[in-house]
Order: sequence, then C-alpha cells, then structure tokens
Amino acid sequence: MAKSKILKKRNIMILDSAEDKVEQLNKMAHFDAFEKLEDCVPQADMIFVAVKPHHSKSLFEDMAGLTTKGQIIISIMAGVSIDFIRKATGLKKIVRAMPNLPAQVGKGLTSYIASDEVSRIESLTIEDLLNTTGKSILVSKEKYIDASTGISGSGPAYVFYFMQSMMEAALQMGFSANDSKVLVSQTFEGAIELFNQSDLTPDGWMKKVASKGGTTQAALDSMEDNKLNELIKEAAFAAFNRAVELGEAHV
Ligand SMILES: NC(=O)C1=CN([C@@H]2O[C@H](COP(=O)(O)OP(=O)(O)OC[C@H]3O[C@@H](n4cnc5c(N)ncnc54)[C@H](OP(=O)(O)O)[C@@H]3O)[C@@H](O)[C@H]2O)C=CC1
Ligand SMILES: O=C(O)[C@@H]1CCC=N1
Repeated sequence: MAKSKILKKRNIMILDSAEDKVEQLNKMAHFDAFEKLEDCVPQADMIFVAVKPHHSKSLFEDMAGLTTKGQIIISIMAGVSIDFIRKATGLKKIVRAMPNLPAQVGKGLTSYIASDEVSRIESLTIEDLLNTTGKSILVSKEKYIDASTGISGSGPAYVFYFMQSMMEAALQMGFSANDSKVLVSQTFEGAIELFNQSDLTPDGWMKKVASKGGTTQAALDSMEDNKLNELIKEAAFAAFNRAVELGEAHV
C-alpha cells in the first residue's frame, strides 16, 4: 500500500508496541512508525487494525479519547464484528476486511464490507487502497467475511499443505529437495496459469489431464476413495466456523 502511487510519500503511519520494531520500520522509506497511539491515531483519516482478535479489546480501550467522529476503522481481524468495533470505539464508520498473505506480493484477495455510515466515495477510496495489494470483493453481508476467511483468508495455508504433501511424495520417490521444490512449484504455477487463461472449470481441466485408464485417473480415484474433496470442504468450514466463534467471543 505504502509503495502504491495512490498514497503520497509518508502518507502511512504505522504503530507497533515494540520499540525495536518501530526503529526497524522507521529505516524503511515509505512510512513513519510510532510506538505511542497518541502520536499517530489523532492525525489519521483511516485506522487499519491488524492486531490479533484477542488484543482488540485492550487496544480499543487504549484508543479511547484519541479518536474523532469522522475517522474510519478498517479491521482485518478474523471474526471481530462491526458491531463489536462500533461499541468498543464509539466510532460509526467501520470497515471489516479479510485479506490474505499473498497481499505481500501484490497477489492478495481482500473481501470487505462497510457500515452504512461509510460514504460511497470513502468506500471507493478504501477499495482503491485494498486493490494495491491485489484484488478485492465487496460482500453484501458480514457473514461472507467469515465465510471468505475459510476460503481465501486461510486458503493459502491449504495450498501450502497440498504443496508440502506433494513435496514429501517427491522426496520419497528419490528427488532432491531442490528438484522436489521445482517440480511442485512449477506444477502449481502452470495449473493456475491454465485455469486463469480459460473459462474451463477445475473439473474440466482435471479431465484434460486424465487419460482414460492412465496415471492421473489412478491418483484422482485414490483421492475420491479417500473422500479428499469432503475433507477439504470440511477444513474450509472449520475455518469459517472458527471465525464465527472468534466473533462470538467479542460481543
Ligand atoms: N496472517 C494472515 O494471513 C492473516 C491475518 N489476518 C488477521 O490479521 C491480524 C494479525 O494477524 P498476524 O499478522 O497473523 O499476527 P501477528 O501476531 O504477526 O501480528 C500482530 C501484530 O500486532 C502487534 N500488536 C499487538 N498488540 C498491539 C498493540 N496494542 N498496539 C500495537 N501493536 C500491537 C504485534 O506486535 P508484537 O509482536 O510486538 O506483540 C504484532 O506485530 C489478526 O487479527 C488476523 O486475524 C487476516 C488475514 C490474513
Ligand atoms: O489464522 C488466522 O486466524 C488468520 C485469519 C486468516 C488467516 N490467518
């Protein structure tokens, strides 16, 4: 975000509670870092909250008296609801967003929703900011933020789980660690590129790879026999349910 052309140099202030981190962050070119809320919160137009959900209560308590009515809170915390943030901060303009880790390389996906008090123009500005980290989707109900946590928020970890499993199989087949890594990463990259450059569904692509009675079919049959599809869906719902649970702990 800081590197994007949308923001002028040093338009971003970062707060961290650790002195050494603030020092380290201040050596970077694109933003100013602070250790104290009072040094940055009062001057902010938008306040991104990126602490762990269980730190939110004490953070909001510490922010009391430092915020002003027009400020917008943009929370990326899993589960924590707009209603909770509204009550805890006394502010009305709240955005809940769920980004994912590929935002670090400009390939993120952020779902978001804004409270009614956020104006259309503010919402568009926020979308522009979020899009500096990849793509964004505006959802129609807050429950879709929890749902997208189970798909895109936590999703990169599922992909890494699959990669890890395939790399372990490659190692067991006798490949070196480096060759295992290249075999797996290029396979993922190639598959994603094919998928993105066509209208074919994943199922359609599976059929293109699998020759009748061939090797791929043997692998897909093994996955079906083990109900891997169900297990993956169950895992995504476990993350969704955990987001709801985190929300229930913050009411
Ligand atoms: N990791 C991910 O892929 C995603 C995470 N999220 C959400 O982002 C949030 C952060 O997660 P994650 O980055 O994994 O967690 P981290 O623990 O890495 O980051 C939290 C940061 O908040 C700092 N912090 C805690 N309390 C305060 C405070 N009172 N004032 C200032 N800074 C504070 C911590 O500093 P210190 O370490 O010094 O305590 C730490 O740097 C969570 O709410 C999570 O749900 C959302 C989408 C994806
Ligand atoms: O694991 C978590 O709780 C956070 C939210 C989505 C990704 N990481």
